[in-house]
Amino acid sequence: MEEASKGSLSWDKLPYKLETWIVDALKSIGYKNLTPVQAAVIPLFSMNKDVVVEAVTGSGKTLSFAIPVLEKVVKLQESLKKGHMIGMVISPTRELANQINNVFQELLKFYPEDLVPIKTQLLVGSLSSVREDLSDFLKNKPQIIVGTPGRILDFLSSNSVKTSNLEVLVLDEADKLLDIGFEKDVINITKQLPRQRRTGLFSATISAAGNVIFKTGMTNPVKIVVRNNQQSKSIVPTSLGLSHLILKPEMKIKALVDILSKYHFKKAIVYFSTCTAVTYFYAMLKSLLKEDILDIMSPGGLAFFSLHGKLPTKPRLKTLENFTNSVEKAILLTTDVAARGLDIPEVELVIQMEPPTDPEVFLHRSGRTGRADNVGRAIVMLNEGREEDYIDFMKVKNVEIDELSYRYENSKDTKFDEVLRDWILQDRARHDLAVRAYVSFVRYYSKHSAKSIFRLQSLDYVGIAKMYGLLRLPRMPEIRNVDKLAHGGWLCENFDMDNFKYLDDQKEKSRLKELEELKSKKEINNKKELRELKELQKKKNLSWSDKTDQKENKATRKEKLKRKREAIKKQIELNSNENESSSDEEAAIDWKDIVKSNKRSKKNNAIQGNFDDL
Ligand SMILES: Nc1ncnc2c1ncn2[C@@H]1O[C@H](COP(=O)(O)OP(=O)(O)OP(=O)(O)O)[C@@H](O)[C@H]1O
Repeated sequence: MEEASKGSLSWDKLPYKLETWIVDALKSIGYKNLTPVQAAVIPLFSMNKDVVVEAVTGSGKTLSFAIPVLEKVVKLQESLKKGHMIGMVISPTRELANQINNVFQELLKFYPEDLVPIKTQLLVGSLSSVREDLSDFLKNKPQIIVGTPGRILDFLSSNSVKTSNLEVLVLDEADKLLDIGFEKDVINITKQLPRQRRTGLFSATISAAGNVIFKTGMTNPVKIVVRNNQQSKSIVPTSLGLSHLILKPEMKIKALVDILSKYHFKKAIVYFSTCTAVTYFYAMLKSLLKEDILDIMSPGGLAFFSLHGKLPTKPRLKTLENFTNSVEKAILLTTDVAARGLDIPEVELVIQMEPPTDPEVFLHRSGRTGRADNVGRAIVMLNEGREEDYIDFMKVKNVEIDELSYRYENSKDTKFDEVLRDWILQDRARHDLAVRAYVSFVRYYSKHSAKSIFRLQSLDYVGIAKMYGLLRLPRMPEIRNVDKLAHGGWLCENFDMDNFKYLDDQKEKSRLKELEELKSKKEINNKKELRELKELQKKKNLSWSDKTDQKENKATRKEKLKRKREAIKKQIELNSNENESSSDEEAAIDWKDIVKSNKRSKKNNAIQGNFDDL
């Protein structure tokens, strides 16, 4: 691999002449010069070089592959039969694929109408069926395909799709595409493409892909690394300020609301760990907006948006469009589905409620702001205790995260807790969701790759439960021991769960029914238990009385024996008196012998008696 030098120059100064309509498009969009990564990549990738490109977020990598792909199509399409694709761009998310497709469309608006039209097709899951995709493909005959790995692979399995003339393949966010989740699909796609093609891999963190990149079938690729400046090792754009905030978990939502109130921004993105957390906090923040607790109201209004991978594609794309076009101050709550590649103008603030499980993603999330030389701030919240080490951990990776100059001081602090508790108590479904979000967070936490920092054993389970507004810690293996500590897991006093209602009538009815069933089951069980207990007691009593009988027998026997002994004693005394020889030795005659002799005499008397009776 060779290193290419970077530079910045005007479109007309490239070592070869760009298509005039492309230059027109760029100038009309307002891009006077190439960005450094474009200056380094376009000449090489347009000519016959495979490239591996690592350049900071928001540095213009999309155009650095979109222009060469378009140029290839222009050059080849006259000589090709219709229905043969020439370029393919793969992206890890549907949103990003859609965005890349839009970049092509923007440029193609300037494509001369009198030439054979250049078309693109978006291939992402759940937007349309594979069959519909195929019929669109056969009807429109696009030369460029942009999509996500799974759908592209399904699409390629049809015999009607011809790839034999494919000239150029791009993997955007290549490290993600070559990561475990996608690697198999991506490699399978590359196997169906001609070997004699150009391949370009692009990402802000390409080094993370390691040696897997060679599986993509590149030949002697050029590695292009674009840093902020030649001296700096930093892989963070200079226009992007990174800050951290160390706090107790229960303070996180309060701090979030406070920061959103105090900071000036047009658009902000807030990252949560899981889809459930996004759903839950979106509902919470939206309702807090109605209370006098969020001071973030801007004159033009305020809008919250939620986006995560469990939503269907159409609403996902719509949400993103609405957020992008929002004229109100807008806040997008999301997961890592929106971490990479998304280019939304006016995002001036990014907040990560916790660091991502993969350190590379930290840069991608942060990089949704501070793009293309626009100033932006990205804040990451860290839990007090062990997570402070994350700052040094990232420093080793050439990512400096400063301390945020911010102190939580909010006169509405107590009101916040009350409002939050009231909001949860209004509907049991909210608490259910909070519990699910909490559980999924704990699972998420266990997946951190930096295990020495993010240890489940050191997690403040109670603090996090408070952050989620839980009334009681859920029963889960991870928190077995904490459960014992926190008064049976309760985080509030004297709460009657049986009277905690669902707002939804139907749900509440079925809850009450279940509760009744449970109660009567319990009653039956209690009765059964009582019966069993009585029976057991009876058995115990029985054996107890048996024992008493035995005891009694023993006592009577003892008593009888005692009486016998006394009788014998008397007899001995009597005998000695009769014989007029009284000595201790005689008195000490073994009573057993006396008993025996007595018995014998009694026997003899009886025999006698019997004889007398005859
Ligand atoms: N030559 C240029 N002049 C000015 N702005 C440009 C130029 N090229 C691209 N941009 C703008 O830069 C922004 C970022 O571009 P792009 O999305 O391609 O970045 P990226 O490097 O792919 O970032 P990421 O790593 O986050 O995916 C976009 O808003 C784009 O419009």
